[in-house]
Amino acid sequence: MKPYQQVAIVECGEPLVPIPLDLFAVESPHPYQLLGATYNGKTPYHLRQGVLNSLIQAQTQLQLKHPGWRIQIFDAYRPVAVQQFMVDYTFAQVVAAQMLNANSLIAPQQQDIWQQVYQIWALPSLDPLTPPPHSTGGAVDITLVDDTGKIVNMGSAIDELSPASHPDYFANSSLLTQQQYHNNRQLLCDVMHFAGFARHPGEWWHFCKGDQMWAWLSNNVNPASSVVARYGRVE
Ligand SMILES: C[C@@H](N)C(=O)N[C@H](C)C(=O)O
Ligand SMILES: [Zn+2]
Repeated sequence: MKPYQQVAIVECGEPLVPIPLDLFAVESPHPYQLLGATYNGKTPYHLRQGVLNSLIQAQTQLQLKHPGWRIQIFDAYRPVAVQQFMVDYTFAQVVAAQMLNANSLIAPQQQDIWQQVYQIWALPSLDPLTPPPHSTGGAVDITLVDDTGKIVNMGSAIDELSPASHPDYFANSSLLTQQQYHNNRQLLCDVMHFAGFARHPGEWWHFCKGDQMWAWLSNNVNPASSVVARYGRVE
């Protein structure tokens, strides 16, 4: 269990609403649907109402600094079945990258690979007390596009299983290009913080508001507080 999963959830009942896709840039086709994930009549382009309002606020803040720039949505609502699909898919990817055979892994190899997978993915838990962040409608994976529609270079791809996913990976680089990646990540983080989101400590692209991770991160910033999550899993 990850530490944030111990945070209590007091579900507020706010609806999951469609993201107005004309307001944002959108990764298309959706990356997990492209890999074969099935949504059974649901779509990933949903968020809790309050989270959507905050995402719009973040983009407005971005455009004050950079007119014409937009937030690009990579992923938002994710049913637990899709979380399971992506975890299994990533496990298979790591096995293939290491030229291993999934059917002949010994236990320590399996453990090592699962450990890598769960470094960036949440457990696909069906327990209502420990929902995967995206299954609550309170988490979103995003990047930025500039006023010409070009993706702003963050120095590594979303969902990359590598140290470069760490938000501060380029923070102390002496190379100008890498300093720019860091500045771009910081810009994204600043506008999201402005709108009340928290960033995943290990992923430059993952932001949350109202879920267990957000509450846990808020309490870390201010140890005197005991914020609880207001979003549990939504079906
Ligand atoms: C891996 C990335 N897409 C992601 O969303 N990670 C978080 C931790 C999750 O699985 O909820
Ligand atoms: Zn995410």
